[in-house]
Amino acid sequence: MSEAVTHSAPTSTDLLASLDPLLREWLPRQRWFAGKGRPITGFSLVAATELLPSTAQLGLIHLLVRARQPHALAQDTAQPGDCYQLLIGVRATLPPRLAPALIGRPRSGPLAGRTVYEALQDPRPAGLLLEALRSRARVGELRFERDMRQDIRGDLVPRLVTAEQSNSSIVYGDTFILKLLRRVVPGINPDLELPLALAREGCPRVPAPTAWMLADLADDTHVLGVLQPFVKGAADGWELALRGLAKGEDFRGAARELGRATAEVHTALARALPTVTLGRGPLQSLVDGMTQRLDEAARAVPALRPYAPGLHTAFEALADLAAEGQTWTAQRIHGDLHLGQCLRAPSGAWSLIDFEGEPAKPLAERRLPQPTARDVAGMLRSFDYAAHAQPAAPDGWADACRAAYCTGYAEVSGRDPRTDPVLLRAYETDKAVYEVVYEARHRPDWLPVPMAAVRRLAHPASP
Ligand SMILES: Nc1ncnc2c1ncn2[C@@H]1O[C@H](COP(=O)(O)OP(=O)(O)O)[C@@H](O)[C@H]1O
Ligand SMILES: O=P(O)(O)O[C@H]1O[C@H](CO)[C@@H](O[C@H]2O[C@H](CO)[C@@H](O)[C@H](O)[C@H]2O)[C@H](O)[C@H]1O
Repeated sequence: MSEAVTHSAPTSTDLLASLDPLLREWLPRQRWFAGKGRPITGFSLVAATELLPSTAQLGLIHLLVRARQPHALAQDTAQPGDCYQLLIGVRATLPPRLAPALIGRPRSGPLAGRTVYEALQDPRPAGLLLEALRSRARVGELRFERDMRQDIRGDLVPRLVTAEQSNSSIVYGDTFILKLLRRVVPGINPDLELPLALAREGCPRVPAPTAWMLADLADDTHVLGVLQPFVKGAADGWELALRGLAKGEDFRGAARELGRATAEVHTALARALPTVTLGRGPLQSLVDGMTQRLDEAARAVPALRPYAPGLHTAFEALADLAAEGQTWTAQRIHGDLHLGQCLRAPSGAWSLIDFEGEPAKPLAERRLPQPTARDVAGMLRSFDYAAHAQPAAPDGWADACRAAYCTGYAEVSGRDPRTDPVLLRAYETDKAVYEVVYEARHRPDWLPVPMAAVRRLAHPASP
């Protein structure tokens, strides 16, 4: 594979000009494209690296391109639009097996007359990425790094994961999984930072990064991908909960183990990275954020409006405690925890994955220490979702799982999340409000699920 890492990159605006009309059409159709519903008005090249010369029988170009869009998510107006990572294969013609990967045939520029396609679907370019990681290659601005204590075999067969994802993942011979981040941002991505910190702490609940891929650009280093051991035969917590419900199985044991696993991760993160005490000021900012999200959600989703006053009381109660002088500890957390982010190996051991946080939020915000109750609340919401998604769920199933999860959490951390009901209710409310907006936009049929929680949270039972 040495061919992969010997060609440096002619950064070429001609290259982008030749791809521009094809990408305008192809990019919005990708599941991971974050700017759906807004037209792409143009592209700018952030970096281009030729991993295999585009004139060869098989060419491979690594691209970081910024898609300009009106009202893009990026906060920095000096850099409007999101930056995407693309791996572009170049061939004379595509073999039939690669037909679904087609991007198109550029009419002009350096790629005129050739066929370009999504290279991750092609085993050879996918294999080449593994080899670059194995050999700690440097190509142009791309830097491939690895943990030398973990062995990476060179003969593993790649396959692209076809599940609906926010990013793209390749599994290598059921031994490793490489997650390539699609929307990339400058700075340290928690999806690499936190698993590395947990590995240093010896925490076995998160697969330890084996290798990672970076781009050293003028403004900062960008994390492009992370290779980690593949948990063989694993199923995620969402699948397992639904399967268990369909078969009438008791999920409390699994929920309790999951609570223990969450607490192990939190305890290790608190050891590995700084913790802070949140007093009145920071707590008020947190409450202000929750309040603002609720107000925006109520404007966007009319069904929420009658419950808004009741939901506000959840946030006001938290602000009142802070005003009375209560403080909370904040630390690095998962940031987007739900049953789908938990993998259970055939041995029964749980692993947590996907530490990226909520991708739509700015990186700096995602890396802030927060109360662990936020992750706990995310999981509690998920048990509620599972019970609503399965019509055969017996009464009390979600409550029993929620209780078992908190019990497991307390066994390991020494702190039962239920002993801080005001904080937990505020975070559950914040999450349910987020879910109302998410479901109204993406899955209107699911809106009744978070709405049931909204009704409960707006009128909590008296203690
Ligand atoms: N270490 C792993 N072992 C086995 N499967 C994994 C592993 N990491 C991720 N997966 C699978 O890949 C899917 C996507 O991973 P995730 O990190 O959640 O990506 P995304 O951010 O794109 O959603 C997961 O739902 C899971 O099924
Ligand atoms: O896939 P992401 O991690 O980006 O999360 C988004 O989609 C989730 C649904 O796929 C959504 O999660 C909600 O539905 C889940 C069941 O499908 C449930 O387990 C979660 O508890 C619930 O929040 C998530 O909110 C959204 O950000």
